[in-house]
Amino acid sequence: MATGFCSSNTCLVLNRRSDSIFRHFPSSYPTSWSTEKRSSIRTMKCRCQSTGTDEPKTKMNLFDNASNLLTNLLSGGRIGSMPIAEGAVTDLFDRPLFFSLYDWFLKYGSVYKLAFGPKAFVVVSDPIVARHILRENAFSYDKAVYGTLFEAEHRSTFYIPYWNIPLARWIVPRQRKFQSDLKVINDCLDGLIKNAKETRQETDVEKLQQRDYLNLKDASLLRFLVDMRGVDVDDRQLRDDLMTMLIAGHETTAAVLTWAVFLLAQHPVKMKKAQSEIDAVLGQGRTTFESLKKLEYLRLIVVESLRLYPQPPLLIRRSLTSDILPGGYNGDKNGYEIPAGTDVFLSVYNLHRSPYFWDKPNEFEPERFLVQKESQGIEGWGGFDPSRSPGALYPNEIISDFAFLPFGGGPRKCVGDQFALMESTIALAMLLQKFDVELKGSPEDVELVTGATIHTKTGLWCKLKKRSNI
Ligand code: HEM
Repeated sequence: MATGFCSSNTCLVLNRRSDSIFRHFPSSYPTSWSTEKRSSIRTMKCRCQSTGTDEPKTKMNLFDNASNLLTNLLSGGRIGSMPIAEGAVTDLFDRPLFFSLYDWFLKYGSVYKLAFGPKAFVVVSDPIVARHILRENAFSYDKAVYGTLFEAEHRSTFYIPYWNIPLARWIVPRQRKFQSDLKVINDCLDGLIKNAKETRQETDVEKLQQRDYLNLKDASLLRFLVDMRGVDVDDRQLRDDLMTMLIAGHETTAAVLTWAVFLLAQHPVKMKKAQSEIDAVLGQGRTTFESLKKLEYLRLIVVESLRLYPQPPLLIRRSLTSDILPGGYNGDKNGYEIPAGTDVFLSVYNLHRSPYFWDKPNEFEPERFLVQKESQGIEGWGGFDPSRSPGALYPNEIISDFAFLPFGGGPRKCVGDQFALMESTIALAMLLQKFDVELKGSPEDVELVTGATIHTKTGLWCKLKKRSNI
């Protein structure tokens, strides 16, 4: 699950963007990079999902100026000496926030302050800084609650904090909608909890673990929690657990499968390669844990999809104490001081597409994970080394030293990562065993992404065709 902004309600326009960023840091390429690589980076045109122009269009109006003044007064002014991306709030409305964050990452570097609207944020796009926040100094940072994220996005980019005004939740339409959406979810979960409690069979964990869930009528995680916790179980606690699992397990896995199919539809050769692997390992049979181990290419497709389209693209933290963030790859060697209460956006999307840590960062190359990579002269980064996590079925943040973070890292890392990865691989194997996926129209038609759904200007974007061997 994800405590970050998910890609819901986002606009995806596959355009070529300019390489202006690379002109900003030409001297910062690692010395070990070959001249060829340096020049390929300089001339590279990213295919990130950006409507990017070289410079953000910044037409600040009176509200923006007042708002930025407020930002500085409230918190931003106290946030260290890092580069600042500032501008008009309206710049953020045209497209999803994390696309703009990518452009500013390329322009301002791995750690910068975002000063739009009434609140300032620190945006981090670097594995060394991510490792500091998520693992090395994890207990100095608090984690935002998933359910509030859309609201958080809105609140971070609105001129005044009107939601603090008494009665606003009843009067303002979007706040009313937020409350009513929450009620629908809560009512549904309360019904499930009531039912599970009425049919409770209290027992201890050991007996529960030995239970034959295949023959249980109502086998669910809720059933397990209620039976284990007994009469005193608190409804609210159960509801929170369920809400976490609901969002954690459903939206994220659906998204990675959607993106995997989207990418395969655009790369028929790679799809055929995956199908050959499935045919050789499974034939027309079902996947087992043993066969999953042999479906290497398919597993890499899943992780490469997560690299290009991490769900969530942002992790959010708030510093509980003052701290010094490392400068990261191209930042200040002395780091950046931040006060307690600073909100940090850790952009997984930027990390995963960083031209400093990945070759051809915007290309779909599942094979990339098979290649060990030295640190390339980047001080403080350990490179990509599978031997750091022996036996791992999938690449992770340890192998990549925090350059690959689809499940976060440190003590608050996703608890469902292995389950989600295996589930996604099996689902993809079952689909490709029987069907080819084909893109309808061109990728440029893809316009809007809503969670796991991809809409296009032309309607349906992808079709399934029964394979000839079926
Ligand atoms: C592809 C699927 C998934 C992705 C990409 C994903 C991603 C993430 C990420 C990035 C975090 C850390 C958020 C942060 O540090 O702020 C997280 C946390 C979490 N995930 Fe997942 N997740 C997935 C599937 C699942 C599944 C299937 C479950 C449960 C069955 C799950 C349960 C959780 C829970 C409970 C947390 C919170 C951990 C904590 O705060 O201590 N996730 N997930």
